[in-house]
Amino acid sequence: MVTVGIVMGSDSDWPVMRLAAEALAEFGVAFEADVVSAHRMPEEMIAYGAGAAGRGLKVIIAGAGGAAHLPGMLASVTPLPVIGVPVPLKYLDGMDSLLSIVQMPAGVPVATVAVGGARNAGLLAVRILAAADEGLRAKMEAFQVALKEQAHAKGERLRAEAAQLGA
Ligand SMILES: Nc1c(C(=O)O)ncn1[C@@H]1O[C@H](COP(=O)(O)O)[C@@H](O)[C@H]1O
Repeated sequence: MVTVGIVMGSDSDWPVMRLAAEALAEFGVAFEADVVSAHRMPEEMIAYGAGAAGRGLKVIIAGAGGAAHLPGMLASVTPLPVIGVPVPLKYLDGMDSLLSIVQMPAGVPVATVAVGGARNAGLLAVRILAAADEGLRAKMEAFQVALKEQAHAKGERLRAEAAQLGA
C-alpha cells in the first residue's frame, strides 16, 4: 500500500527529489511520485492535498524551487504531515525556496529539511511511519547503527592519516 506521496513543482526537481524516493525504497516503503504545482495547476494541487489522507497516504513530501508555495499550500488542505524540500535553482542557490517553505504561519506546520535535503525528507518520512510500525522502527535502528559504524571508521582512517603525518 502506498503510504508516502512525493510531489514536486516540476519534473526539473526530480534529480533532487529522487533522493527521497531512493531512501524510501531502501526501507521498503511504497511511495508514489508526481508533478503537482500550486502555481501552475492550483485546482489539481488542492485536489491532491485534500484527497491524500482519504487515499491512504500517511506522509507527503513536497519539493519545489524558487517561490516554493507547494509544500505550504498542501499543508493547508491536508491533516497529514508535510515535509518540505527546498530545491536549489540557478539563481539564489535555494535560499528563496528555503525561506518560502520554512517560514510558515502559526497553525500550518511544514517540516522543512535542508536545501536539496531530499534524502533526509525520505528518512524523516520513514521515522514518522516507524512510530506506529515496529518492523520499520527496527530497520531504522539498524540503519542508525550502520551510520555510527561508518562514522567510527571515518575517524579511524583520519586518525591513522594524522598519525602518519606526525611520525
Ligand atoms: N515553486 C514551484 C511551484 C509551486 O510552488 O507551486 N510550481 C513550480 N515551481 C518551481 O518552479 C521551478 C522551475 O520549474 P521549471 O523547471 O518547470 O521551469 C521548479 O523548481 C518548480 O518546483
